[in-house]
Amino acid sequence: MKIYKSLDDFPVITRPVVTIGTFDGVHLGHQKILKRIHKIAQRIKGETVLVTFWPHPRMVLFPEEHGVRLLSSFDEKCRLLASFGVDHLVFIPFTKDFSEMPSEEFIRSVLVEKIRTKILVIGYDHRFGKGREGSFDHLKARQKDYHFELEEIPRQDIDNVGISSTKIRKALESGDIATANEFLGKPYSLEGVVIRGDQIGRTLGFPTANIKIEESNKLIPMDGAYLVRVNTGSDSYGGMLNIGKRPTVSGAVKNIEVNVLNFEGDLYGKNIEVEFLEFLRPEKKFGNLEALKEQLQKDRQQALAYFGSGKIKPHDK
Ligand SMILES: Cc1cc2nc3c(=O)[nH]c(=O)nc-3n(C[C@H](O)[C@H](O)[C@H](O)COP(=O)(O)O)c2cc1C
Ligand SMILES: Nc1ncnc2c1ncn2[C@@H]1O[C@H](COP(=O)(O)OP(=O)(O)O)[C@@H](O)[C@H]1O
Repeated sequence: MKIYKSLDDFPVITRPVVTIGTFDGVHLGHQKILKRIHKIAQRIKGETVLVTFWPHPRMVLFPEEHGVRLLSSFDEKCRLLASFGVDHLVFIPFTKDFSEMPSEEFIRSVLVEKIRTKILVIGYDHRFGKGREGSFDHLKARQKDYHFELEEIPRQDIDNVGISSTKIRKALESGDIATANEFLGKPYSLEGVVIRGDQIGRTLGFPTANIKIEESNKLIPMDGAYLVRVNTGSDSYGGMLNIGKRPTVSGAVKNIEVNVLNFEGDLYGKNIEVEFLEFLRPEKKFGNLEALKEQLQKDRQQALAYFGSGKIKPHDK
């Protein structure tokens, strides 16, 4: 997959089959569209193009709304889209100025002149351009002038799935990993570098790798303990992860930390990915470290029962 951070770099390609959207999370609904463009491209021996925006339009249009929580960081989105067969991924830098572009101009300058769209595939409810004025009907009316074919993803194909990035965000914020993963079609994940913590973990017999997330807008699931798959790049392990302020040790800031099962070694400075598999329990304040340790032992028993012992197989991506 080729990635373009500006439209200026977009080359002339063979029979572009194009779709547009933010595609945050690349969930099952998005995957349907990606499969559709892939199939059309195979049929007409063309190449697939996804036109997306960065930063997320809501972050630019409503900067006072601090609540935009992303399901996928820039890098995660690139990796996911590549795995679904996108050949060309175009990031249009989303600015206030760009958001003022009338939909007619967007179609002409971006879809027709730059990308030379052969077939455009969009959802029945997709809106684009200034004030969200552009729509499928609008494109249909002007189709002859633009010389591209249009394919609509019908209402039933989108609504029947009942999936939206908003529903996935709500599920994750309430610890409902099962629903989030079902809608995503894969486990929700976080990635980041392992940083130093207070070094209490090792004294409890439960060293924990503290993960620093690079993308500050990435959605962090509800506080609590989870079963996760830990991917170090070369290997995958089962793990138990905690999100929260660690009230037992009077932690001040929210931490994300994972105890990797059947692992010994140094993870400081390494980049790791954690995939959320199950919610274990809410975070609690224990009377003392001994009580916390007892709980962690119980958590470990549950984790071992879930994963079995030893290395586990990485998730099929
Ligand atoms: C699976 C798991 C569950 C945890 N649950 C709690 C909890 O319920 N309450 C709490 O105060 N800390 C909890 N912790 C956090 C511990 O307090 C933490 O691992 C310890 O403070 C070590 O911190 P350090 O990595 O900075 O040394 C949990 C940690 C893990 C790995
Ligand atoms: N099984 C393990 N799970 C997590 N980290 C481990 C494990 N074994 C060793 N480590 C190492 O120990 C560190 C965590 O130890 P800990 O005492 O909790 O210190 P810190 O407070 O700095 O996280 C990890 O960052 C990692 O480098």
